[in-house]
Order: sequence, then structure tokens, then C-alpha cells
Amino acid sequence: MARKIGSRYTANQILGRGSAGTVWLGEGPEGPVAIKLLREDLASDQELVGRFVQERTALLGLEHPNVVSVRDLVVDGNDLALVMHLVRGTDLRTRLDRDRRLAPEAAVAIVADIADGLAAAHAAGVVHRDVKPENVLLDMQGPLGPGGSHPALLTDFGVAKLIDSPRRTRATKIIGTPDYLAPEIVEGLPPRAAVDIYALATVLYELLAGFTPFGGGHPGAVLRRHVTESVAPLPGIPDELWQLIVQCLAKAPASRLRASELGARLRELLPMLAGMPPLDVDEPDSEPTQEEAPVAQEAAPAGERVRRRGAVPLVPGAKPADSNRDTHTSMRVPAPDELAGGARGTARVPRAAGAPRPGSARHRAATRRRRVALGAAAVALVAAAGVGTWLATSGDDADATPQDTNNSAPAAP
Ligand SMILES: Nc1ncnc2c1ncn2[C@@H]1O[C@H](COP(=O)(O)OP(=O)(O)OP(=O)(O)O)[C@@H](O)[C@H]1O
Repeated sequence: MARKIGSRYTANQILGRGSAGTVWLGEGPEGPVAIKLLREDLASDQELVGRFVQERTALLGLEHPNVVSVRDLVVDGNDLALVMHLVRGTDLRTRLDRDRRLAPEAAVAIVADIADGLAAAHAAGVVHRDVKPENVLLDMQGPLGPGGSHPALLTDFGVAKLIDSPRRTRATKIIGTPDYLAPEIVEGLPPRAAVDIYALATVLYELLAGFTPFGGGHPGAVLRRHVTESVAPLPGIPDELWQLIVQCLAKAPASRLRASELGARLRELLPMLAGMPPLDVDEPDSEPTQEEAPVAQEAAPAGERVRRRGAVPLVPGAKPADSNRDTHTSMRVPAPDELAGGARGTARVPRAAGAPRPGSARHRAATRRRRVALGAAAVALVAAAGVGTWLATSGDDADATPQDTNNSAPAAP
């Protein structure tokens, strides 16, 4: 049913739901728009409304062909809404659900587009903080690009920042989507531009493999892998492409490429990837063996113990019913020793078709050797980060570094 949003817009039909609210197909004075209507409990939060108004200039100023532009912010009675450019197409998660994995040329073209969009945002001092396939929209009305891909646009800029407040984000919660969270966020460091590069490299890996490099199982186990595990090679991937992924998944933010460089380097690879079929990769087992059961398991309700893509809500307190996707659950933050992994890591190693299955004696022995080395490195890493700083987005952190809890960040990683 149609409803008025402020004095200028009408919301006509639901396009989709996320943890922060509902996206509507709407109409404004200049034609069709997408309207993200934030959840009622968010809209009634005075602190959030204040941020919303404060962020107006930054959000409205971001204009780039690969960014879904915010046209207006509406605060009207109980309604809090972002009016956005309407993208006629689909989101990348839907495409991935349909195709399972993409041909390298198409995957790289899409990710290069998003890298270009991020470069513009980072240059303007804006960090996205929630790069994932759900937030990449494919414009089906745009021209076909390399590999038959449509132009890709990044949406939801500023939403993570708007809803991330000291009061809302308690010290025991992390916001974001675990599969795409950079290790420095898990350790409680402020989100800078490099977190978006890590998330985007995770998306690229997922487009090529059909699964994320550190996903699977309980969200606590996923967070731990980001800190402790190294990314397992994808069979058949061209080396130049693999090196880019590895560099952008580096644990140290400073080692990752900047968005502009990533976009340029990916585009250089396009001719070489033309006509290459999707990689022939078997998905690793996502159910941990008993020996590998995640240590934070007791924190989750039974129904949420094993998920292919574990996730915590962008908005703490969101229930699965808030979304039409299986990306929302609640979790406690694992303790630093749990993040260190030790002998109970949960590495998921992709296999070339026909290679030995994870869980075999030979595979377990090799995995254990790798974990001992990585576990030792992670202990040092977590210790260096400081026990007191690893609670992501805690109120104390926000108070101590106000500029960093904003999305505003220098373009440099
Ligand atoms: N500008 C837009 N134009 C067209 N469709 C859109 C636009 N923005 C969002 N959508 C649609 O609405 C859906 C929900 O978007 P939303 O940003 O609320 O949730 P999400 O990103 O899937 O999840 P979450 O916000 O919980 O991380 C998207 O998957 C997409 O299909």
C-alpha cells in the first residue's frame, strides 16, 4: 500500500528488506526513487536522528557512477528515510545465488567497478564498512561490460555509520557481516578505508569460488579465522589475479592496495581473463568436525549454530524476521584467546574437483601444522592490539576516538 514519506515522496512498493529497514520503490518530484525507510526503533532514537542530519552533507555529496547516490534524507514524524537513486536490476547476492560462481572476467569487472566507487568515497573521507554482495546492485539497464556484466553500484553508504552509536552498540557486540569483516575490526581497531578493501577482496573470492574464504559455521569461528587463518588458494586461478586477492586480504591493513589501484590492476587483467570459464572448485565442508567445533558455540541458539554464511546484524537487536535473507543472528564477541585459535581453528580449504576431502587424516595433519604456526602469529597479533581494545565498536572506543567511529577516514589505508 502506498504511503507518504515527508511532503515530497510516496513509497509505493517494497523492493527488499534489510536489518536497518525496508527499501521501497517510490516516486519523488524528479521521478522514481528507491526509499530506504529505517526501522521504527531507529527512527525514534534521537541520537540517531541527530547523526542523520549531521551526515547529510557527506551522504548527499557522494556522486560517482559506481555509487548509489543518496538524493535526500527525510526526517518526518516517525519516519526516517534515505531517498536513493533507483537501480533497476538485481543485487549481487541474488546473482550469486542463481549462478553459484561467476566467470573470472565478469567477477573482476564487477569488483573493479566497486573498487572505483570505493576510491571516490575514500577520497571524500567516507568508509563504507559493510561491503558485501547484498550491497552491490547490478544495473540491468546499463551497457553490458566485460564478461557480459552489467555496471555495478555500491549502495548503503553511510548506513553503518548512522546506526553505529556508543549506546546502541554495546561492548559485547560487533556490528557488520562476519564473512567480510577485516581482522582489525575484530581486534577493535577503528574502521579505516582498508576494511573496505578487505571486504571487497572477500567478495571477489566469493564470486570466483562460490563461498567466502573464512566463512562457515558459527560467527565467532568466522571472526577468529579472519585473525588467525591464511587464505587457501583457489585451484585454477590465474596467478596475477590470486596475488591481488592475497594482497588485499592481508591481515595488516597497510599492506592492502588502495581502492584506485585495485580497480586499475583488476582492469588490466580483464583481457587475459576473457572467455575463461568459472573455476572448477568444490566447496569445503562447512560443518565443523567435533574436533573443530567453534569455542563460542554456546552463545548461539541451537538453530543458529551452523550457517553457511554466519552474520551478525548491522543493527544490533535485529531479528531474522527483519530480513528476507539468512544473514542475521546475534552473537557474543569471542575472547582474545578464542580469536587466537590455537589447536581449535576451523580452516576451510577449497579443493580442486577430485582432491582429498577436508577431514581426511592427511588433510588434518597438514591443517594442524599450519594452525600451530598461524596460532602463534595470532597470539602475538592479538596481544599487540591490546586486550582492552579488541571489543569492536564499544562505547569506550567511540568516546575515545570520535573521529574514528565516524565513517570519515583518511583516504590512505
Ligand atoms: N537504490 C536501490 N535501488 C533498487 N533496489 C534497491 C536499492 N537499494 C536497495 N535495494 C533493494 O533492497 C534490498 C534490501 O536492501 P537493504 O540495504 O535494506 O538490505 P541488505 O543490504 O540486503 O541487508 P542489510 O542492510 O541488513 O545489510 C536490496 O537487496 C536490493 O534488492
